[in-house]
Amino acid sequence: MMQQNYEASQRIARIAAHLNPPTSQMEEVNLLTGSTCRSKGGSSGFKVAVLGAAGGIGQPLAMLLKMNPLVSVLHLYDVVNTPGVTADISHMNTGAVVRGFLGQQQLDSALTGMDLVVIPAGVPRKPGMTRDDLFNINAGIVRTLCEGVAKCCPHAIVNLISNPVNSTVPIAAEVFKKAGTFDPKHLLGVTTLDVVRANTFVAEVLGLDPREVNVPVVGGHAGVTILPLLSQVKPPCSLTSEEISYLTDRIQNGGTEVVEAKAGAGSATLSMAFAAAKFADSCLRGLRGDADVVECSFVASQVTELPFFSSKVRLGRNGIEEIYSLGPLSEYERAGLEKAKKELVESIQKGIAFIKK
Ligand SMILES: NC(=O)C1=CN([C@@H]2O[C@H](COP(=O)(O)OP(=O)(O)OC[C@H]3O[C@@H](n4cnc5c(N)ncnc54)[C@H](O)[C@@H]3O)[C@@H](O)[C@H]2O)C=CC1
Ligand SMILES: O=C([O-])CC(=O)C(=O)O
Repeated sequence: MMQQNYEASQRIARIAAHLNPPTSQMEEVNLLTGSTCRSKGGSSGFKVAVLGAAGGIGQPLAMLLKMNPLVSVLHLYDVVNTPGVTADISHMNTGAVVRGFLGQQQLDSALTGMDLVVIPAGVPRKPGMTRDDLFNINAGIVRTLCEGVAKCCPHAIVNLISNPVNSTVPIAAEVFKKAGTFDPKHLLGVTTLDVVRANTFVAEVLGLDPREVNVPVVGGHAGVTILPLLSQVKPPCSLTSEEISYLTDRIQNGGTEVVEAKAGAGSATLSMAFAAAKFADSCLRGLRGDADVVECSFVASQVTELPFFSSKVRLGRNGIEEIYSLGPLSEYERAGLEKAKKELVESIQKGIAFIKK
């Protein structure tokens, strides 16, 4: 009886320590609770970190990842507000153990042992801005976070969301090269939202269920670099030239549509969290060994003469297992490809130069 009481009081003390962690001890307390009195997800499944987890994308993304049965451990890192987000999400009775990490001094702990690192850290656009206008702030943030990845989980798969993706992916690659850890199969720029939008808008025009439509979107993730291949829509369909021009324009400007509707309160967060959760799930299913997991992503590539390009990739146990060529393009798409490459080459160079300078 005395022994039972003692064990019960120890359990309660551990829970109380978890609920009121002094900020400076957050990491230790969370590690303690994670290993002793939290849900039992830790033994199988993957360890995933979200960097920028308290943000507009980070919070709903963290929630969706907590709901993913493939995730056994979920680390939430940000420079603000992770104690609240972590406490909130940790009450969901799903399998993943959730731990919060606050501030740069806890970055290493957030990253150590991770299989997948998803990065939505950085500032979003306001009306009138291009994604490239975010470069000056977000380039430095991505560099610091990727230095952490190179040091603490050099074999992790990285899903990079922070804009401008056309430059931040080359920045990440250069950081990893400098650290001697670059594996092109492990670095993926997240362009899934372009595919999600394309599927939705094409389904609207064709009167189909958006879940049944699949539109490859290639190139990059900004304006004319977003190139939907409407000649390759599945299920096969025929679109008029007016429909193609309307859809291409709407898909390329989907982000701006949301930025303007939010009128200064940021850019897409909820649809982006949905897209990022879908993409992360595909990466994890690939790591698990599932067959035929294919997504579009902005990756180091030889599909064109550019060093990075977005196209369909097959995901597997090693990350990117195969990069598919673009397939037959319509004349309209070939012209779009030339425009996309012209802008992409500069954005890629800008990212590389930021680290090499
Ligand atoms: N790839 C894509 O398709 C999309 C990309 N984005 C981009 O995602 C980024 C984030 O967007 P939101 O979540 O809406 O912004 P937000 O401002 O709501 O959240 C960003 C979070 O990053 C955190 N942060 C800032 N510096 C950090 C650092 N050094 N380490 C860790 N965390 C840090 C902030 O504290 C904040 O919680 C933006 O750059 C945005 O342009 C947005 C939508 C789609
Ligand atoms: O438009 C933005 O700034 C955010 C983004 O990348 C998107 O929604 O596609």
